Amino acid sequence: MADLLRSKIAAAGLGLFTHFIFNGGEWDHYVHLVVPGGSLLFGALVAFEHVADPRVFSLIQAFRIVETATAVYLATLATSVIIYRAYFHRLRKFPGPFTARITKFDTISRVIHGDYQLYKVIEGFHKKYKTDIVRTGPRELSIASADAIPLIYGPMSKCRKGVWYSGAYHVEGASLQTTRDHQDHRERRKAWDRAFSAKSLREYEPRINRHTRLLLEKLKEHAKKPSVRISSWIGFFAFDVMGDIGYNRGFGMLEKGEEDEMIEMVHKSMANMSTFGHIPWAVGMMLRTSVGAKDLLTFMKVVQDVLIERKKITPAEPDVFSYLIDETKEDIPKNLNADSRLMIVAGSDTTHATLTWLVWELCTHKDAQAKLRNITDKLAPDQSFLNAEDVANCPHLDGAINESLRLHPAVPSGLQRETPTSGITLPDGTYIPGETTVWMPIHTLQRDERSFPEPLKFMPERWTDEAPEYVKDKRAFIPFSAGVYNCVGQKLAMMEMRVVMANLLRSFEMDFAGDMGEAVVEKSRDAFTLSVGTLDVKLTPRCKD
Ligand code: HEM
Repeated sequence: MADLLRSKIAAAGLGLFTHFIFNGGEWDHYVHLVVPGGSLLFGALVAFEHVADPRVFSLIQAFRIVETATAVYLATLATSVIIYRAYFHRLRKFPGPFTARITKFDTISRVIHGDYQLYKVIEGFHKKYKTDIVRTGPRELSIASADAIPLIYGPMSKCRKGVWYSGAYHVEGASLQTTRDHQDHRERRKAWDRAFSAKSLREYEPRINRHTRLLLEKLKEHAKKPSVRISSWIGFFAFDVMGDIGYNRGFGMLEKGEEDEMIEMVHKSMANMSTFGHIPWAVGMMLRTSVGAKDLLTFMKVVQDVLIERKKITPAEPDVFSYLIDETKEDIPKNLNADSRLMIVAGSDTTHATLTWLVWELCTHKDAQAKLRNITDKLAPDQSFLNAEDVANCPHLDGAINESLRLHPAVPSGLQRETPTSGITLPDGTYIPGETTVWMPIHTLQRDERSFPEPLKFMPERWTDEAPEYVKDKRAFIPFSAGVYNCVGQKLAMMEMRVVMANLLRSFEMDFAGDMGEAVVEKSRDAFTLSVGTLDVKLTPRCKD
C-alpha cells in the first residue's frame, strides 16, 4: 500500500478508474459528500503513510507523498474528463460552444455576461450554429424543433423530468412541479385538477373581479401623476389574487399600494436559481451552507406560516388549498409546503410578467392598442366594468394575450427533461442518446419563422380569423408547456389576464412615461420564471367618473 501511494502510475490509473465509474448515472446529489469525504480520506492516508511506511520519518513527509499522489490522481481525472467530453462523448456530433462541451460552468458565465437572460444566449447559439440542436452542456442539448415537442413534452413522451427539478429537494421536499416520480405526480395532480376545474374557476371568478375593481380604483387615483409604475400594480394584483384564490386571504398589496416583503422574498429565493440552477449539484452544495440556504429557508418559513394560518380556518368559499390540505393530518407535510411555494411563485410571477409585457407591447404599438380597445369597447357596452364572463369569448383579446405569451414567455428557457435510457429518435431521424438532458427553448421556438411568419411582429390577428396564415405550426406555442406536466393554472391565468386587460383598456389610454420601457427589455431576469423589469406608463382616464 505504501508503495502504491508512491506510484504515479497507480494514482493516474485510479483517476481513470474513477472517471469510468462515475461517467453516466446521476451523482449530482452526492457531490456535497466529495469534499468532506475526500479530506477525510486524505487525512487517513497521511496517517497511514506515517505509521506504516518505515521510510517516512515525519508527518510532513507523509503529507507530501499523499499530496503528490492526489495531484496526479486529480490531474488524470480532470484530463480524462475533459478529453472524453470534448472528443469522445456520445453527444460529440452536436455543435455548440467548445467550453460548453467541457463544463456547465460555461452556462453560469454566459448567464452573468448575458444580463441573466440566458434565453437570448441560447437563441443566439441556434442562429450561430444554424441548427435546431445545440450542445449546451457536457450532456445537455437545446432542441428548438416543433416536431420534437410531442416526443419531449407531449402526453406520450418517454422523457422524464431532469435533475434540475430535484436541486432543492433536501431543503423543501418535492412540489407537484418538482416531483420527478411520474406516479407521485399523477396522484397529486388529481387534487390540483379539481382545484382548477371549471366549477372551481366559476367560484374564483368573483374574487378576480373584486381585485380587478380595486386595481382600477387605485390606478385611477394614481393616474393624476405623470407616471405610474404599472408593473408594480400588476404585481400587487397578481399576488392578491393568488393569495385569495390559493389561501382565502389577500396579501393586501393593492390596498397598501406597496410591495410586500413576500414579493422580495420570492425573487430572492429564485435569484440563485437564475445562476446556479444550471448546475444542480452546485445548487445542492450551496443550499447546504447556511448563507446559501438563507433566502430559500426564510421564504419556506413564510410559506409555511401562510399555510398554518390557512389550515386553522374553513373558508366559506373553497380555495385551492381546500383541495390539497388533508384535514385528517395535524401537521403540514413537507411536500404540501413545497406545493405552497409552488402556488405562490407559479400563481403570481407568471401573470405579472405576461401582463406587464402586454402593456409594453400595447404602448409600443399604439395602433394595436386602439384596435383592441375598439373591440373590447363593444363587449357589454353599457357596463363600466367587464366581468370575467363578459370577456371569456373575445378572440382578439385572447390573440393579444397570446402574443405576449409568445414573444415574452413567462418561462422563457423551457423545461428540463431527460431522455429514456434507450434514447429517442426525432421525426427527422436524428437520434438523441439516452440519459441526455434536453431543454426546449420556449423563447426561441415561439420566435421561429417556420412556425410564426414575421415572428417578431406583435400581431393579435394571427390568432383570429383575420390572419390565421401567420400561425403555421401551433405546436410551437407552448407558454404553458404541454402534456401531463402542463400548467394546471392556465385557465385561471387566462381569466385573470382577460379581465385586467379589457378593463385597463376600457378605463385608460396607455403610453410610456419617460423612456420606451427599456427596463422591461433590459432588466427582466430569467430565474426559471421571468422576474420582469419595471414599467412606467402615463395613464389617461377615458371618462371622468
Ligand atoms: C401567464 C401565466 C402562466 C404561465 C405562462 C405558466 C406557465 C407554466 C409552465 C410553463 C409550467 C410547466 C412547469 C414545468 O414543467 O416545470 C407551469 C406549471 C404549473 N403552473 Fe403555471 N403558468 C401560469 C400561471 C399559473 C397560475 C396562475 C397558476 C396557479 C394559480 C399556475 C400553477 C401552475 C402549477 C401548479 C404548475 C405545475 C403543474 C404540474 O407540474 O403538474 N400557473 N406553468
